[in-house]
Amino acid sequence: MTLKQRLLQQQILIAPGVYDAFSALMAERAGFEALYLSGASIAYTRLGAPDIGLVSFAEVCETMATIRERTALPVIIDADTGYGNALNVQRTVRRFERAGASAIQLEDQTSPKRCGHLDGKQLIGAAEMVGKIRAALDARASDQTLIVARTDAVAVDGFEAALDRGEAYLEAGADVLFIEAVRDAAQMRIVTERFASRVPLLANMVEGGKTPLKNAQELQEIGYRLAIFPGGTVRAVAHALEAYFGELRQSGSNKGNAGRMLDFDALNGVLGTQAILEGSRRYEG
Ligand SMILES: C[C@](O)(C(=O)O)[C@H](CC(=O)O)C(=O)O
Repeated sequence: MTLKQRLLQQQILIAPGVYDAFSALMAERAGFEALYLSGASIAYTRLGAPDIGLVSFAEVCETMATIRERTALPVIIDADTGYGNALNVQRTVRRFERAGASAIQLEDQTSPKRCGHLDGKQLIGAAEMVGKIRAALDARASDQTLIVARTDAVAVDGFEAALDRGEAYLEAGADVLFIEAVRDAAQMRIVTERFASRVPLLANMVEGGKTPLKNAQELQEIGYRLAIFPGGTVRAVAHALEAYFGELRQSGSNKGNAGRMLDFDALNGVLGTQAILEGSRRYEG
């Protein structure tokens, strides 16, 4: 089933944030049906930097291709601003689609963008963003590849302006709508009442961010069709590493870390080592 078909179903789709092939494998193993390749999480893990527009098009594209080597799950990819104007957007869409993206998310911030839950964001004009969405739609090779339109207007121009932008982006042909950083349950309900009958809506669950956290069931009842948990993975990894490094540093051994680790065989199980090695025997001389 394609992501497009899956989003037609009533049951909400949960896409955890991933940032490399390993996190993608772990999410697949946990039973998720789709993945969200988070720009923020690539910045956190690859650059050790915040989500402030430092990650380049090529780094994201390469990450997508690497994930695609290891999983067939649908991937929603965070393309930030599309890395430039409408022409850049077209190149981004073509390359990300070829690298294996099932959905490509574009937002209406100026460049360099910043995390939707940080203060001090700025927007491009709605008309320019409409042009970018149209450029994205024209550039994709398949209409099964979805274009997710995100507006960051709530924090900049207010909630009404965000709804107006949502309307314009929907009219431009966006396949999924993402009103970023809505502030409370009432705003969430207004968004879904206005748009849910016309387009799948994405909810963004950022732990400690501007939007109240809800579980998948609650989001489905409100009317969302897709829920991403983009940064939670790295926050969990950071927590695990803190404990792991703390113990190793303190005791000079991993004895005390045993309960926090997969053992050698379990990790090879995640990686599929045995099957890979067996497969390679076919080519032995
Ligand atoms: C969705 C997001 O764009 C991302 O890069 O994953 C971020 C998430 C985050 O910073 O945790 C966002 O701007 O909401």
